[in-house]
Amino acid sequence: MKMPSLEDELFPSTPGKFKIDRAHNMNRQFHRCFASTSTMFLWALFLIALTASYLSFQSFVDSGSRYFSASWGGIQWEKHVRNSAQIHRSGGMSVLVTGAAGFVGTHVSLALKKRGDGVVGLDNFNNYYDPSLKRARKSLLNSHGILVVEGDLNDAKLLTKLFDVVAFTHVMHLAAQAGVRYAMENPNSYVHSNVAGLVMLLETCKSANPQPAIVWASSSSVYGLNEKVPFSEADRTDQPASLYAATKKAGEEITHTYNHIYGLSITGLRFFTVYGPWGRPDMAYFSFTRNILQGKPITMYRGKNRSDLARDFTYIDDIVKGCLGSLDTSGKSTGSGGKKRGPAPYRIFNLGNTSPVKVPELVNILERHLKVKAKRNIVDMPGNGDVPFTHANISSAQREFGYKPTTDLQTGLKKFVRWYLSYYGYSNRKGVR
Ligand SMILES: O=C(O)[C@H]1O[C@H](OP(=O)(O)OP(=O)(O)OC[C@H]2O[C@@H](n3ccc(=O)[nH]c3=O)[C@H](O)[C@@H]2O)[C@H](O)[C@@H](O)[C@@H]1O
Repeated sequence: MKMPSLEDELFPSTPGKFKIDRAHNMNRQFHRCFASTSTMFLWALFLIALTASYLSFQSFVDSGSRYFSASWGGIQWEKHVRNSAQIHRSGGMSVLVTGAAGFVGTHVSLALKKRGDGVVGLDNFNNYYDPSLKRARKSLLNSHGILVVEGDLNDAKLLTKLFDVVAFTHVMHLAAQAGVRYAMENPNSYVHSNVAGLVMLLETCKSANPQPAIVWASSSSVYGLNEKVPFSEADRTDQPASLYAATKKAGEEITHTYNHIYGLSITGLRFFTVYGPWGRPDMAYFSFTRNILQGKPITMYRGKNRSDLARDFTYIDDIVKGCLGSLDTSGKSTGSGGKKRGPAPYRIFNLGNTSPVKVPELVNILERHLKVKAKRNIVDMPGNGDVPFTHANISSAQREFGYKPTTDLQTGLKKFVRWYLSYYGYSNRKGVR
């Protein structure tokens, strides 16, 4: 038997086919070779095309997933924003509420929605205090048809987008880094939210067409070391005692500039130690309640010469009435597209209770409502930004929109304690009301 030659190996004969000569074989080899090269080339092209399409598909999927996983953006999201901003009463307003998952923001958003105004919330859900409380407030708002967009004031694209989607008539600006004493720990957060964030919001509002009217939260802390009692809007506010107060005072000056240059209608509200259900865990009435219930001591500060500190504690429902009154009387911004067309209102109001209560009395009331004795630890007020007392003169707000607080500390704390016990699951505990 003939051993297969290399040539035979290369060009195996096909049974039944005639034998080909060497030249023909070479020719065939060439054609085969060429054919296989072009096939390879085609395959290579095919693979390249496949790889390219795979890569572009991947990047589509990537950008798509980024797009869909972002907390804002997209057709469905815009629809939600529009729905939330929908006005359900004649002459109503559509309001962007910043800091909507905050204490005051939640209450104001609900009150606006209940009377038929459109509300879209914005909140960055930072962890200055327990974010789960903010999430719970957000759920409450959602259950009333209010969308809370998760995002930061410093996100220019988000702010612009919101104004592209909705022609907000008003902005209720409550987002801020709050807390007087925390400013020594984290000064940058105050600059980030209360200065840079505010400017970003004003930049967006001044360019919006139509421009919204802006009502925003200043603070009683701007009175700082002012000793003239009660505090009136015309009193000195150039002696802040904390960086927090300084950023709020800066906010008053910054908003004035935007009113002056761009015709934005501005109302600044100086809130006086607001308290109530769904409140802020960093505030004294809240942390005292927590400690008293847990049997832990509370630290009570006292001022010079062992004097008691006092605050014009103001109940949240009264503050909400003040916010709505301010929105209703804000007047219009006059500019459009960044151009001023005429003078616009610039207002500042105290929103307080007009009857300061000493901190030891606050603790007495809590003890009575909780039916638990507090373990008092009394220390001299550290030099950390605190002021000895606050006391609001509210005649301007009274004159302008009939502001009249009606809840005293005893009544307001009772409502707060009832909420606290229910929210934190103490309701069934014996001895605690
Ligand atoms: O009205 C305002 O402008 C400010 O009110 C509060 O600031 P503050 O009045 O200092 O409220 P708390 O922190 O609740 O303090 C209330 C009182 O309790 C005292 N306190 C606070 C904390 C503590 O551990 N012990 C204590 O005795 C404070 O010295 C103060 O006299 C808010 O925290 C600020 O965000 C707000 O801007």
